[in-house]
Amino acid sequence: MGELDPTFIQELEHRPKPAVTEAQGIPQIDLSAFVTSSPANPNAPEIRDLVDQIREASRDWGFFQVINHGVPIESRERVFSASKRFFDLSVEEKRKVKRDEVNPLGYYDTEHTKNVRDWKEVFDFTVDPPLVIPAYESGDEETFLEYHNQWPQHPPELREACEEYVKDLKKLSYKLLELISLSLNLPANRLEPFLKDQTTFVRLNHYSPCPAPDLALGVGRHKDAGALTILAQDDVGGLEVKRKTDGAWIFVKPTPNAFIINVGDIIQVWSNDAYESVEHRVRVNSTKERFSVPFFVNPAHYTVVEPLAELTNEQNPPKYKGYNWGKFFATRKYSNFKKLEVENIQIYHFKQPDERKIDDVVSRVANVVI
Ligand SMILES: O=C(O)CCC(=O)C(=O)O
Ligand SMILES: [Fe+2]
Repeated sequence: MGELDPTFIQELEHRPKPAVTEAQGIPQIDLSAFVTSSPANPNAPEIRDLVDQIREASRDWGFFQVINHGVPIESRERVFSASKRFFDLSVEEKRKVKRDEVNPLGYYDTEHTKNVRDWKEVFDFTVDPPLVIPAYESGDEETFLEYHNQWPQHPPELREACEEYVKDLKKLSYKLLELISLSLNLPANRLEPFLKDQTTFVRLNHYSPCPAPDLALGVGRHKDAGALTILAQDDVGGLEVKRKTDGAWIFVKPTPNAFIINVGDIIQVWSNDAYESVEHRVRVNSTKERFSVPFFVNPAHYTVVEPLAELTNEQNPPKYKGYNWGKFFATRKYSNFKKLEVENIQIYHFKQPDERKIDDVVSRVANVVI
């Protein structure tokens, strides 16, 4: 692609500015105190300190990086090298495992965020196959479809590398949810039951060099729709986070072997807006390809997502009506697949009428991807 296909071109106001703002950056949190002492004593001073850091980062940024997280470096490197070998294959070969309008799992290079095409190709797989979600727009509440991972023949090591990685990342996701529960003054295991029959999935992202990085984005601005995202990125960099204080796009400088964590829409709803799912996007560049691997932590399809009863009261009534995660997920999966004329489904649509009025001005413009 020498000339940029017009489907990739962002509106003027969303194009990345040539200057990158690194600023102070998102907080970095050392998890060693929590990783080594399991189950952790929430009253131990080092755990209280860690929980305070998680609370501040989730509240002020919606994003943080973790180091000393317990995931072996080899596990992550195996996934990155198998991912590179997969994306190096010809498009014909990759399309042998392509996703389509029905099965959301597999390879594709046509994702749209906010109706503009992303400069990327991806491979999605679920962590607990089969993935069970309602049939899209069947109009029938009872119809569910089961999707299986589509593993490619080449490279042969991709499947095992990914399955081993999932085991490590699941452990990390449980630890992070414990810390987030404690940070909301809830018992450590409060969120764990939501991970029974989880619809968590992993995405291998590949951003190839782009001839016009000032016009396109690897992923357009969006919020993550699930509970939590645990992202591994290589050393090229490209992720930018919208700083809550002033709306500036802040470049997330790659830290070797760290994971970038962000609170998704579901935690925003569970916490009744104490924490906010923050917009982010990915810039591309004209010389280097980039790889990243987000692990999207999602609950079971039958989960009704609503503010947790312990976090609401008369003074702080629930800001959202409950919504069914499976239907939300299926709708979003379908609408990201191709350009649609309608607005994507968002948690905004489930805000209580009064809250919705207040938020009208601020959040109408936000978009969410899964
Ligand atoms: O590649 C990245 O750094 C982030 C990707 C992302 O935000 C997403 O896939 O939701
Ligand atoms: Fe994202």
